[in-house]
Amino acid sequence: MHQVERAIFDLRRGLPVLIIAGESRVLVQAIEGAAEAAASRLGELAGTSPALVLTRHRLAILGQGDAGQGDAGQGSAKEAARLPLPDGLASGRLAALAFGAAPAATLGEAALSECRLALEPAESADLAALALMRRALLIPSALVARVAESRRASVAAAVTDGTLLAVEAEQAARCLDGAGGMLRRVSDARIPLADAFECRFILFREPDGLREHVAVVIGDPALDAPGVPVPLRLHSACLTGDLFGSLRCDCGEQLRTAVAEIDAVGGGVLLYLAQEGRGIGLANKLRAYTLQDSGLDTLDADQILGFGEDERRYGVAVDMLDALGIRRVQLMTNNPLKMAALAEGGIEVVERQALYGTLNDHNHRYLSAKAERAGHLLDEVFRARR
Ligand SMILES: Nc1nc2c(ncn2[C@@H]2O[C@H](COP(=O)(O)OP(=O)(O)OP(=O)(O)O)[C@@H](O)[C@H]2O)c(=O)[nH]1
Ligand SMILES: [Zn+2]
Repeated sequence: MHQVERAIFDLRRGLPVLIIAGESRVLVQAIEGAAEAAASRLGELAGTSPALVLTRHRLAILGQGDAGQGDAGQGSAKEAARLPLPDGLASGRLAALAFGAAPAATLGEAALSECRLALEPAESADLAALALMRRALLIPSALVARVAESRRASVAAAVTDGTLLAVEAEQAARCLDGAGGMLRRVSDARIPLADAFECRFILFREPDGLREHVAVVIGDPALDAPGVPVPLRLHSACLTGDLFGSLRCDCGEQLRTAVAEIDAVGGGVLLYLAQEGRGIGLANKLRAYTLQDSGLDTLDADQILGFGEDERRYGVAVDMLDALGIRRVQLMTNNPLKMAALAEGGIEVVERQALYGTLNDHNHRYLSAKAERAGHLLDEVFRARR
């Protein structure tokens, strides 16, 4: 599996990697930051014309609901499609296609409709490439080029001499699944907090070494007492809100309120999860904020970038609870997906407790979109404002 982690680092540095899917060999590179000549260089290396792989979320933005279904009718085609690139497409236009806010205005409706006609079903290497981009917290789109027969030997030589990394598509595609039960407890320390004096921070590391999550044990909860539900907050990281008190969201306030309330009831646990920006990463969240400044809501902005409504997965949270011996919880959240994810992981959610921040002019639209479009239980917040 360690080839996959190495590939993620190479992709983040803007280098190509080779994906092996059965007999097929595909060179892949991140679209994000791709220099002017990146696509043609990749094509030269592979000996074939490059293509762009796009997620179904992005395809919908390009006006393609049924992406690349073609004659293949594969399940994969629904998730993503491959767009063969016209020769000499400048990088600005590549970016416009992959994650631009107004592709029709930038490229022209005629060019866009040609693109739609050219779409092909995504193959397993393409889907693997998208999984790698997501895990790497890059824009979920990839430049890809199938390696021609005539280039197989030179590409294989680059793999052998270590200048090019090769990964199996099947392994790469699984990089988002996590590795259940493999989370490592690494270190811990006592940290008195302003809102809760008795706290212990326990750091967990994912087996691929890419993400770390912290369990904050507050007070002295009876973690493994059978039947007693533990007060629990699952908190997704938000650098801007948690650390700087950004007014664009309510995260910082929720974080501090959760710590204080858990302490007030005698103790419990807060899991601080490395899921910045609902799992899309800080770089993409900042991009999404800029898109929101031009009028989009939080969900539409993520979709422009090629992401779904919520990219978070909660397997690591379940693993941390298992490691702490917690089976029944009283969950502080307004998000039904968190409750469902815990239940699916075998954790009994005995009760839900709402957790609100303050509504202001900057976070109003964000919170309404969560309530109206993502099913968050925020009625009280808006009722209080009326
Ligand atoms: N993509 C994106 N992420 C955002 C935006 N605003 C806040 N976030 C992220 O959304 C997540 C919010 O986390 P939480 O407060 O734990 O989760 P929640 O889904 O709001 O659910 P509860 O707070 O438990 O009700 C954090 O990862 C933030 O970084 C935004 O506009 N776009
Ligand atoms: Zn936030």
